[in-house]
Order: sequence, then structure tokens, then C-alpha cells
Amino acid sequence: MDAAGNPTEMPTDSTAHVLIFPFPIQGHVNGMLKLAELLSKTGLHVTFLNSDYNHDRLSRSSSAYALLAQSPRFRFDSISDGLADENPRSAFRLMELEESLRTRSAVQYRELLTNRGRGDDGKWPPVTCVIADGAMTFAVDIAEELGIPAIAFRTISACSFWAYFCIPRLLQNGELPFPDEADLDEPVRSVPGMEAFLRRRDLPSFCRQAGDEADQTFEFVTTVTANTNRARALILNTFESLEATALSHVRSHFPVTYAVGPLPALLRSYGSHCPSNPAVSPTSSMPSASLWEEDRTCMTWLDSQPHKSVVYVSFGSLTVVSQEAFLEFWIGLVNSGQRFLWVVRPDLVEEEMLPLPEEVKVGTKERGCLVDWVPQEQVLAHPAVGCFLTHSGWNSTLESLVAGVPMLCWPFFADQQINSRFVSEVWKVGLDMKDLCSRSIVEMMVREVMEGQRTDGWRRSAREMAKMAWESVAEGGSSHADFRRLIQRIMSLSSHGA
Ligand SMILES: O=c1ccn([C@@H]2O[C@H](COP(=O)(O)OP(=O)(O)O[C@H]3O[C@H](CO)[C@@H](O)[C@H](O)[C@H]3O)[C@@H](O)[C@H]2O)c(=O)[nH]1
Ligand SMILES: C[C@H]1CC[C@@H]2C(C(=O)O)=CO[C@@H](O)[C@@H]21
Repeated sequence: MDAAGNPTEMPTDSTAHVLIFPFPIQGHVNGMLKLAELLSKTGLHVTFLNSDYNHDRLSRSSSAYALLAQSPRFRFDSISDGLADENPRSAFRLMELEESLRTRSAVQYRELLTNRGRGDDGKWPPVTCVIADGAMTFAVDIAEELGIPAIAFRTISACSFWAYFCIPRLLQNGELPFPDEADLDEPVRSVPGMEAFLRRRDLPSFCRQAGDEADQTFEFVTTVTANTNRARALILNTFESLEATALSHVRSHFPVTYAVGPLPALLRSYGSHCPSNPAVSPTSSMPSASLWEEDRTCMTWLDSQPHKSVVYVSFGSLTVVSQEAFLEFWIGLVNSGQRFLWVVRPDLVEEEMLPLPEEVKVGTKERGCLVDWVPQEQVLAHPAVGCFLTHSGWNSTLESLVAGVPMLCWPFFADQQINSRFVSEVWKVGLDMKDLCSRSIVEMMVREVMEGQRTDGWRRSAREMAKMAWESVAEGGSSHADFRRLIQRIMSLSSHGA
């Protein structure tokens, strides 16, 4: 590595130009922006293609975004997602966004690639390779039609990807759809490698939900996962020692799969100030790509809390909860007696709040801190944080593993159900509170993770998992090696598209 932390084994001034195109929602942008930054550090030219809607928000709220825009081989471009600005981009409207991208944004995307992404000044080399979100098959298809090789990046875990891939097998074997009044604790046998612990309730949420949105998402996810083979290769933000079994099954169908995660850790190890032990690199070196303004007062609040005394609570960027569920969580957290830092996004609760009982107000004043949005990686790295009450989105799960923080999981939808089952039953770094959220359950499980008989075991496992994650991204680690192979593949595709 040179003094700036760039890998010396790679070309530092390549004319290869990669265009990176995420499904334009926070959880997909985060991982793909980290990959984009890493690729530009190795000398490749990188264009990050966002939606106009997100580009405007990120330009206003993200420090990383502004910094990256100054890098000589990195640039942002954006196209319309086809929806009016006031149109919600929420969990229950994702298929509307998906259809708009596939039917409207695709036109601008095709025009941009037809011009090889040269833009107005013509000073940049033409786009020679596309890395498209695996949830947007159209982006792979259009690039390939125009003679530009395309690689798919799926931003979910390998275990979730593999479960999605097995949905046709579940249908064929009669394990889907569930019968009426199904016992959700019944085991599922048609996902190889998960027979010993997977239940009906652990399958992606749209396998058990009724209604148009769930049916459309079920169809959509099954189709795009099967279509991954239209891309030259697959990138996953995970690491070998975490998901060896799932990766082995995935690679039996998609042999060219690069496991380059955890990307936040790989990025820090490339650019960290302490290459020998990036885990201790300053948390300030973790710029974020948040669509919301980060409230950093929470870091000052954390500084005044005892070691491992705080429950950090966040349900990601899409989760929406009813006012009843929100109140159950709030009362359960207060009754647990623990300190808590809670991310309450402005759009988290679907209706107006119910009146708050006086004792909840008092308890929150004494032990709680509620904020709109935080620098999550820095919060998880803070010594005052003792556990993470999470919705099990894949970025949050990885970030908690990298920080060595045990989890209490309350999955909301999609891949989160699978992830939470792996946290509790396979990786054994926490508890799965799936499908429960009464105040008594929340109180009991928060106490269990923070001060129960298994707390030390979970913390030990979490520290071990963090060590494995950092070993994976270090020189000689599996993710570091896969990242180098990915760069070589991009260079090869860029020179002769093979
Ligand atoms: O206050 C906060 C809260 C979250 N985050 C960040 O926001 C991201 C959230 O991503 P994730 O945990 O993956 O959750 P979602 O936003 O829900 O992500 C969507 O995309 C993911 C990747 O495909 C899926 O795993 C999820 O199920 C899907 O909901 C993470 O990087 C967090 O660090 C912050 O920076 N500040
Ligand atoms: C469009 C949402 C449903 C599926 C997408 C996804 C994926 O499988 O890539 C994960 O969760 C959501 O972010 C996406």
C-alpha cells in the first residue's frame, strides 16, 4: 500500500471507467457507494449514478458525498427515478418505484450509456463496465445490449440471496404458499443448508403476506434473483468465514461471485490510518452517505454514559411501525431500566402519536436519547453501546458484526427475516424477537441481551466475529483477495469485454 492507503498492486491511472447504479434507496446506496469509493482508490474511473431525488438529498446532508465529488477519478451523475418529489419512496411503495425505474428511468439510462457516459465535457474515458444493482435486471440488460459488460451487485446477505433463489423449489415442493392458518413454526426443508433451523416464519415476509404489494414483491424478487445469471458476475457484501455454506450454494449456480464485505471495513482497511489494525482507526474516518441530516449530539450523550450501558435502537431507512407498536417498544425500553439511544426517523410511525404515559416521559428523560438520524457506524463503534435493537437490514447487521456489538432483532420485511434467524441460531450473536413486540417481551429481551446469563457469551461471540470480519478485509484475507480479483475482472472486461 502506498502512503495514502491505496493498494500498490493495482494500476493507479487506469482508463477503465466503471458506472455504478444502485436501486435508489438508502440501504442499497450505502453499500454500493462504498464499493465505488474503493474502486476509485485503486485507480479506476468511477461514475456513481444516483436518482435526482437522492442526489439532491445526499448533496445536502452527506459529508462523504461532498468529499467524494472532489476526487479526481470519481464523479456523480443522476437521472430521474420517474416519480414526483412528493411521491413517497417507502417500504409499502417500493414496487411503484421499481416499475418507474424500469419503465421511465431506463430511457435516460440507455441514453447515458449510448453516449458511453462521456457527459458534456468529453474529458472522461468512455464507460467500459457497469456494476448494476442486482434488483435492477433492466440495468444489466441495457448495458449488455449496448456492448458494455455488466456485473450485478446484490446488497443483501448470501443466505437471503440463496433463500430467494430457492423460492421456485419451495413452490415446486408445496412448501409455498402456506396453507391457511399455517403454523409458522413448522420447519422448511427446501433451502439446502438451512434445513436444521429454518422455519416458515423465517422466510422473507412476502412469503406469508397477502395483498398486491407483497405479491408483486414476491414475484419481483424471485425473478430478479433468477436473472442474476444475465450478468457477467455477482458481487455480495459479505465474507467467507461468515457465510461459507450459503456462498458455496450460491457459487454452484453463479460461479463468478465476489464476496468483498464487510465493505465499511474493507474501505477503512484501504484508507485507514492504522493499517495494522484498522479496527482502531478513528471513527471520524467513517464518512456516511445519509439521506437524512445526522444529529451528532448523540455522540456527546454517549460520551457521558457508562461502558456498554446503552441499547442502540434503529429500524433502518424503510421500516414503518404502527403507533401501538411504537408505544410498546417505548414502554418496554423504559421498563427495562436500561439507557437507550433511539433513531426515530420522521416517517417511522405511520400515524399521529398516542399520548405518552407520564412515567414513560420521566423514564425517557432519565435514561433515553431520541434523535432523527445518527452516524450509525460511529455509534456502534462507541464503547458505551452494549447492544443493537435492529430490524436486521443487511448493512446494519454487518455494521454491528464489524463493531462487535450483540443484536436483538425485530425484522420488518424482505431479507430481514432470514438475517435475524442467522444472528440468533447460526452466528449466535444475539436474540431474534421476530413477530413479537409487546412491552413485556421488549423489556424481558432487552434485559436478557444487556444483563442476562448469556450476555457475556454473546459479547464474546460478537468480538470473535468482528475479528473474523477484520481478518477478511486485511491483506491476505478472503474479501481482500476477492476484491483484487474483482478489479482484475473489471480491467479484463474493460480492455476486451470478455
Ligand atoms: O440513524 C441511522 C440509521 C441507519 N443508518 C444507516 O442506514 C443504513 C440502513 O441500511 P440497512 O440496515 O441495510 O436497512 P434498510 O435501510 O432497511 O435497507 C434496505 O436495503 C438493505 C440492503 O439491501 C436490506 O437488507 C434491507 O432489508 C432493506 O430494507 C445502514 O448503513 C446504517 O448505517 C444511519 O446512517 N443512521
Ligand atoms: C425492492 C426491495 C425488495 C427487494 C429489495 C431487496 C433485494 O432483495 O435486493 C432487499 O430489500 C429491499 O431493499 C428491496
